[in-house]
Amino acid sequence: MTSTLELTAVEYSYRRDVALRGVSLKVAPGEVVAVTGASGCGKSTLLHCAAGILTPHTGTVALEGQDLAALTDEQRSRLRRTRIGVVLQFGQLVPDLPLADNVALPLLLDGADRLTANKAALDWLDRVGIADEADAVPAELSGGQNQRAAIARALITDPALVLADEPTGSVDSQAGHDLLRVLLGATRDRGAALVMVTHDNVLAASADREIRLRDGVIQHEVELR
Ligand SMILES: Nc1ncnc2c1ncn2[C@@H]1O[C@H](COP(=O)(O)OP(=O)(O)OP(=O)(O)O)[C@@H](O)[C@H]1O
Repeated sequence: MTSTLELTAVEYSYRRDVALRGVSLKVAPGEVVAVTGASGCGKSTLLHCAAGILTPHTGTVALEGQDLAALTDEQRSRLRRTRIGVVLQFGQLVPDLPLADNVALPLLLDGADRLTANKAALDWLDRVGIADEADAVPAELSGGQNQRAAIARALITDPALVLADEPTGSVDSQAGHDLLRVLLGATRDRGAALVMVTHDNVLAASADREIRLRDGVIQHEVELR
């Protein structure tokens, strides 16, 4: 079976810091993987390499068998737009746009007509429990509501892979627990694979597998299911 995500011997350095020193990782379709480890061990860099935002200096990243480095910039952006959904710590919604437009954006960028995109956005807002907030802009809502919209926006294109960087990091523990339920429910429901970076042991325990990084290498892996 082709892995949804496959990293092979990935190395990445910033100007001064070596962030990843040869990380290999396969994520199966529908699998939920938690990436944990102390601050600065390379978790976000790993996620950014997986998303095609950073290009590894050595090693390869393949999405559904397709080596990202073998694509043109345009092909890579299209693949990222359609096959990968990203949820970051602070949602990263467009501040001036109502939630419904924020969530519809990936479909509109991919050429969907406005009516179809709006309908799908409203369905997704309903699914993540914030249908009543469709017309509000991000500043009018709580961190948890914004994160729900970010989850809806990440899932609306039916991606094969969802990448989440501290998705519950900006909200309190009860809201974080609810958000995790929404994120896991939505990804499992769609059969997408999920790779989430987290400091939170409760979050990590909900995954199928935990990958612990230390100083840019995988220190150990634990099968949880
Ligand atoms: N934009 C950057 N420029 C320079 N160095 C960076 C940059 N981003 C990360 N680093 C360095 O790379 C290493 C790995 O950082 P990374 O953010 O991937 O770790 P992390 O495990 O996600 O940390 P945290 O849990 O604190 O977010 C660290 O030494 C960090 O200082």
